Amino acid sequence: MPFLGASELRKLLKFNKIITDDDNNNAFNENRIKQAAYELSLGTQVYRTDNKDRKVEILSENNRNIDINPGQFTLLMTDEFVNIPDDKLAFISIKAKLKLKGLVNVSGFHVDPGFKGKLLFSVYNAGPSIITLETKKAYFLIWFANLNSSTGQKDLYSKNNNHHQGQKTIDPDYLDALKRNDMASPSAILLKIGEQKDYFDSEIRTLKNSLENDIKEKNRKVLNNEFFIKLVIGICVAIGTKYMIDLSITQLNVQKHIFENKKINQMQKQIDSIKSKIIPLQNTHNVIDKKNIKNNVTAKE
Ligand SMILES: Nc1ccn([C@H]2C[C@H](O)[C@@H](COP(=O)(O)OP(=O)(O)OP(=O)(O)O)O2)c(=O)n1
Repeated sequence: MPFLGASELRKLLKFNKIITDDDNNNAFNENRIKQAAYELSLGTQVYRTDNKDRKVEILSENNRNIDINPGQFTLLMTDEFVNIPDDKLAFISIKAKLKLKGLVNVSGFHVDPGFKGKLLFSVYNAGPSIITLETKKAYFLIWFANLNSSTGQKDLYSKNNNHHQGQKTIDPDYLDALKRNDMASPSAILLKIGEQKDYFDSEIRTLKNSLENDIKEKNRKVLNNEFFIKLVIGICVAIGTKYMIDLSITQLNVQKHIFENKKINQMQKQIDSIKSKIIPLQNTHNVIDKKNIKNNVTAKE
């Protein structure tokens, strides 16, 4: 089962409708022959497992690119139809430059004799980075091998016996199994853990800041209260001291008053005693005076 070399391949594809466009015209492009392979390009239909709408996406002139996120599974349909002759078997692959970025070709690697249709590649981004593809760019390779004999009608790939004959759009059947959710992959999980970590770090920072502010506010209030309490104590001490001083002065005044009263009483008593002695003396004096007056009268007479 020898593989076709470049010149045989060129001849085969140029003069037969093996690579065709949507209108069934020969789409062979001389520049797409690479060594013994022919390059096929990405068409307009793709489906990504992390596509929020869960629908096939249509690429166009204005929407040329598709980003395959790490850990995500994607269906990619070729732009070209391939029509495999009865005496050929083809092998397909994605280009090494994509594989080296981590894109794994999950789908099969052969195309049967008699197959007609666009090829549908399922790929998985096992790498750590987003892989971006562009519509109409060559990402796939196909090799043709001669079979020892032509395949008979009953063994040819056909619409009656096979599923993929004539495929030109992504069959919704394939989407159902992929629609569940985002695919989990170590790098995607790592990314999500990182995002969660960033989220929790920022939450912790916010909490820490708010706690620190609370503590500062409480400390400020405690300091204010302390100052207020000290002020009240100071005022109380001052009032108390003044009260004690006033009390002492009042007590002293009372004692002084009592002492003075006592003294006045004593003096009053002394005065009374002197008075009591003066009255008899006055009486005696009066008697003497009366006698003197009488004596004077007598003498005159
Ligand atoms: N990435 C691929 C691989 C294969 N095929 C097409 C070409 C093959 O000739 C055809 C059938 O391949 P398989 O036999 O591997 O697939 P199935 O078993 O699903 O298909 P069927 O039931 O039709 O045999 O699918 C395709 O479109 N895209």
